[in-house]
Formats: sequence, C-alpha cells, structure tokens
Amino acid sequence: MGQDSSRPVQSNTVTVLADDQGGIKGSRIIERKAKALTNILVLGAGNFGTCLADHLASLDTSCHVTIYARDPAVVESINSHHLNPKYLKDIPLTPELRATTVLDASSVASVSVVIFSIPTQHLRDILEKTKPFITQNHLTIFVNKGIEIESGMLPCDIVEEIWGPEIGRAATYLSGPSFAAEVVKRQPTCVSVASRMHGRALRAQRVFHAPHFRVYDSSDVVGVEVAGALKNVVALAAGACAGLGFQQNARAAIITRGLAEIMRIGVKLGADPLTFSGLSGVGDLFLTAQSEKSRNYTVGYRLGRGESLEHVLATLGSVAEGVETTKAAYALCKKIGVESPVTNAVYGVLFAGVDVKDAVKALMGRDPHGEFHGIVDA
Ligand SMILES: NC(=O)C1=CN([C@@H]2O[C@H](COP(=O)(O)OP(=O)(O)OC[C@H]3O[C@@H](n4cnc5c(N)ncnc54)[C@H](O)[C@@H]3O)[C@@H](O)[C@H]2O)C=CC1
Ligand SMILES: O=C(CO)COP(=O)(O)O
Repeated sequence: MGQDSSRPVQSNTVTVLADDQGGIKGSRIIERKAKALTNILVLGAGNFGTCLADHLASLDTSCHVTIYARDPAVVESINSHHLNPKYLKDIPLTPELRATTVLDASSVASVSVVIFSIPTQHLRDILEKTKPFITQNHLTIFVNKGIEIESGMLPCDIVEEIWGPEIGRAATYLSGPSFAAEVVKRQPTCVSVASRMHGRALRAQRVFHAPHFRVYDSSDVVGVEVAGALKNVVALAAGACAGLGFQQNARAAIITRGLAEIMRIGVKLGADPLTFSGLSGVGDLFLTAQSEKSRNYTVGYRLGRGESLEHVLATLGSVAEGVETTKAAYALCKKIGVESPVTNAVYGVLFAGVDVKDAVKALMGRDPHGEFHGIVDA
C-alpha cells in the first residue's frame, strides 16, 4: 500500500501548503526535541488513538510510535497493511507506525511518552494495568472525554486516585475540537493541553505540535475536563432538537444555554471560567453540537427521529461518551447542588422514558431567570 498523497510525511522545512484535499502539507513550525522525547506508546486503537498515533508517527522518523490494541487482527493489519480494519478503515496509516498486543513492563519502560485513548468508563482498567510500569519520568497524556458513572469522577481525579498524587499530578489532558476523521487528513486543528504541572503541558504541546495541529497549553485541568465531558451531553441535546425538526434558533439556544450549564458545573468544581471560552469549551461545543460527524450529536439526532437508545447504540459502531456521562453528570449535579436543566432533560430522554418533545416543553416552560444565574453569583 503506497502513502496517501494527501498526507505527506513531514520534513524539517517550514513550508505550509494546502494539499488537494484541503489538508495542510508541510512540516513542523516549532522544534520538537526528538531526542529527549524518544519513543511513544499509544494505548487504544479506536478512532482517536489511531489518528493520534498516525499523526505522531508521521512527524519524526527518529521517534518510534507504537499503538497498543487488544485485537490481534488489528495489530496484524496495521503492521502488514498500514490499515486499521475497524476504525478510519479507508485511511492508509504512516508506514512507520507499529502496533502491538503487548502491554507489559518492557513496552512501557522503552518509551518516554504514553498516550491514553481509552473510553472513560474503561479508564480505571488501563490505569490499574499500567500502574506497575508508569514512573514519574513518563510524560502521560489523556485524551478521553467523560465522567465515570460509578464515582462521578473526572479522569484527572481517577488518575490521581489510582496512580497516587505524585505521578498523577504530572499527567496531562488534551482536549478540544478534533474529529479524528479530520485530524487524520491533516485538516487544520487546534486543541488545548492542560496539566497541574505546567511544564508537563508544555512538553505535551511539543510532542503534538505540527503545521496542521496547533496545541495551546493550560493549567486548568478541571476546566478542560469538565468542558470536554459535558459538551457531549449538550451535543446529544442539540442532535435531538435537530432530529425533531427544530431549526437554527433552537440549536443556538441549546448550545448557549448548554455552555452556561457547563460553566455553572465547572465553576462549582473549581474551574477557571475563562477556560470555557477556549478550545476545550466553546470550541469543542461548537464543533460537536452542530455536526453530523459527531457521534453524540448523531445519537441525539436519531433519538429525536424516534429510534430507541438501545438500537442507536447497537448500530453506532463506536463510543458516544455523552450517554454514560449524562448519567454521571445527572448524579453529580444533584450531589454538588448545581442546577442542570439540560443534563436533566437529556437524562430523562435517555434513561427515564421521557419523550423528546416533552423534554423540550419542560425545558422551555421553566420559570424565567437571569442569564448568568449560578455563574456570577456562585
Ligand atoms: N473520535 C474522535 O474524534 C475523538 C475522540 N475523543 C475521545 O477519545 C476517547 C476514545 O474515543 P475513540 O477512539 O473515538 O473511541 P472508539 O470507540 O473509536 O474506540 C475506543 C477504543 O478503545 C478500546 N478499548 C476500550 N476499552 C479498552 C481497554 N480496557 N483496554 C484497551 N483498549 C480499550 C476499544 O477496543 C477501541 O479500540 C473518547 O473518550 C473520546 O471522547 C477525543 C477527541 C476526538
Ligand atoms: O470529541 C470529539 C471532537 O472533538 C468527537 O466527538 P464525538 O465523540 O461526538 O464524535
């Protein structure tokens, strides 16, 4: 299989050109400290793990990138044919990318960067598996978006609970508007990366940065995580409105009121309100809540059209984090005493048999109140 001509391997020049599919062709615009970063392991060979591994493998040939998948058929196909047979199926992957089913002491010890691209409800499992091998020296980067159902915890808190505060605090969290199917085509994309140890966010920024992939650093881990998790709940609501046949006014309303709700929850949990105006906030909300490329929007849309949740999830073929996060966020908001009408409405439709039309009626029929109620007076 030859290299896809729309996705050139990058060299060390600074030329940035549009290719024939509108992707960006060219090379890194900041120096990546390849020698210091050395090898990278990506855990999770779904849509996003595959696209990030492909991205990193294409950046620097002196840096070996390995992707871990549980399915031997996926590993065999990536190694022999440079194709993932399950996700991003038609995209030829960078030939330098290697795949493995092995996750052990030596596979983790031989890399300095470990990227976790595993759905949130399975995060604990992979954290437990890697705990014996991860050290303070590893740069760890989490890209999942969600809240754990059982505990109501954000990924950052689960990481610190399982790995302990010292190693946990050094973890970094990447989030923002980044459909895998576009990143893998080198479409211009901007994201944020946050860490409680800011120097780690700067390191993660250098790992990913490329002409078509721009990374902004942040110290607001909670804000970035709350925004990434809850935009999926709002995307479910926006999709449902579209499925019902509501038009642009309704979409703008649900996105904006959804953002106010995300901010109320985030501020209560200690986030910086400014984060919600950034890439992980408005950026990802805007992307996900208005695009049929979003799995969460699609789930909402199909519910609005009258399909059952069970049927939609059985035929989606990939994770829609917002579904489980809705359950987690519903319980969390009750626990922390934050008003969450959008989350409650989505919860009712997904898990309590409420008809989508009735959920909209209930949302619109609430008593009026101030626009920034619960945020400015929090
Ligand atoms: N697809 C996208 O465009 C983006 C996804 N994300 C986030 O990245 C995370 C992963 O999403 P996708 O890759 O799209 O999901 P996906 O549904 O395409 O793939 C999930 C992958 O995780 C693997 N997996 C599940 N449990 C595992 C475990 N215990 N150990 C090892 N592997 C396991 C599955 O086998 C599958 O390969 C989600 O939290 C998602 O919200 C973030 C940005 C963009
Ligand atoms: O998070 C995403 C883009 O930033 C992907 O959204 P979906 O999970 O809804 O497809």
